[in-house]
Amino acid sequence: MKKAVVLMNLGSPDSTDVKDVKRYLDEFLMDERVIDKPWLFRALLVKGIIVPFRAPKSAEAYKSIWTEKGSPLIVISEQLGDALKKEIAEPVAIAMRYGNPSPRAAFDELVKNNPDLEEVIAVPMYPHYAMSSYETAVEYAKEQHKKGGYSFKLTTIKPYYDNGDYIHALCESIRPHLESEWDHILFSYHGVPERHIYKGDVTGQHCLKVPDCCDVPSPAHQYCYRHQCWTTTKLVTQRLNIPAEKFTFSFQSRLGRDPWLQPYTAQKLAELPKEGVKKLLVVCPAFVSDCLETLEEIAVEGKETFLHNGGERFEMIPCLNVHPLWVNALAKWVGEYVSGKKEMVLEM
Ligand SMILES: C=CC1=C(C)c2cc3[nH]c(cc4nc(cc5[nH]c(cc1n2)c(C)c5CCC(=O)O)C(CCC(=O)O)=C4C)c(C)c3C=C
Ligand SMILES: [Fe+2]
Ligand SMILES: [Fe+2]
Repeated sequence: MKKAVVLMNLGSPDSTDVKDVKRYLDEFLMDERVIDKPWLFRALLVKGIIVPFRAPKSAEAYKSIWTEKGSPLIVISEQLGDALKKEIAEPVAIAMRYGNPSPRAAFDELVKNNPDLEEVIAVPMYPHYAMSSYETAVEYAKEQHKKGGYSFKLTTIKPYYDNGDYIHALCESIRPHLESEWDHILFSYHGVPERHIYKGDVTGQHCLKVPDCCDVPSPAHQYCYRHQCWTTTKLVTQRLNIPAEKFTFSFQSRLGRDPWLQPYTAQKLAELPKEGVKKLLVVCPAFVSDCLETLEEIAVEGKETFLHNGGERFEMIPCLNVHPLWVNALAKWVGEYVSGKKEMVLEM
């Protein structure tokens, strides 16, 4: 049976022109899984306030990280696709939730080159489940698959925040940085509004309600972004023998005034030097590809905050990007599925 792989990432604007950034932010923030407010309220907020005010600033930020080949997130996704093609027999394409290339473009390209295609395995470039990342990417791919009337079946890889191969790749990408001088390591994850965590709690009474909710077993964990981020942090720090007093777990990129998951990264970056942390390592495991949020928000703005508040050394650990162990993990999951193992896939 002929199978293919689509790596699904978030997407970037087509260029750093304000009009392209506006179009991208509009598509992104009008997604009801990102800003989960009634359509009219969302439209007034996004089109009337957020996009006009944010786009010029975002365009400047994108300019500061843009490469000759385009947005780092897209370029790295393409490089990862190319690296994976060398390891597996199945064709590979990339697709973005917002902007280009769209899932339809990826599906059309695969069908054109493989008319006998019977199944596409979608691999979300998100280790953790969140309504605003993993869920929207998967649901959009399903919607586009249905709309396109394709004859192939669509299958999805599950969130892999605790998968041994993913954790191994992440640990080995961090390990060389532990050889430099450091006092503390910050695990900074993209944040989400607390409201999204309550919404995803299938028990209605666990997440952010029970003390130490992320460590207390619950069926809520299947859809709990905080639990999944915390589990990645625990597994990595245990495996790398990093004691509790040497690491911090935090959330970045808050948008708007609603409470988001805490502690906030920016606050921690300002506080840590005052607690005696002078040499800091930072890793962002919610992102598998470097992007605006790692290269600008953390590596530039975050570094400035840390140094301005008394920090002396700030070292950013790159995302997995095209790390050979990450490519191996993806190749292994695809290979296992192709040979009949269903562990890594969601049944749809
Ligand atoms: C890791 C997964 C992500 C989650 C969860 C997520 C939630 C989320 N994001 C916003 C708003 C913005 N995010 C922006 C950029 C951005 N977000 C992610 C990933 C997650 N977002 C990535 C990989 C990127 C970088 C894209 C790139 O091109 O490099 C932006 C745009 C940039 C900016 O203006 O700052 C916005 C806006 C919300 C509101 C949200 C949850 C509700
Ligand atoms: Fe985001
Ligand atoms: Fe939870």
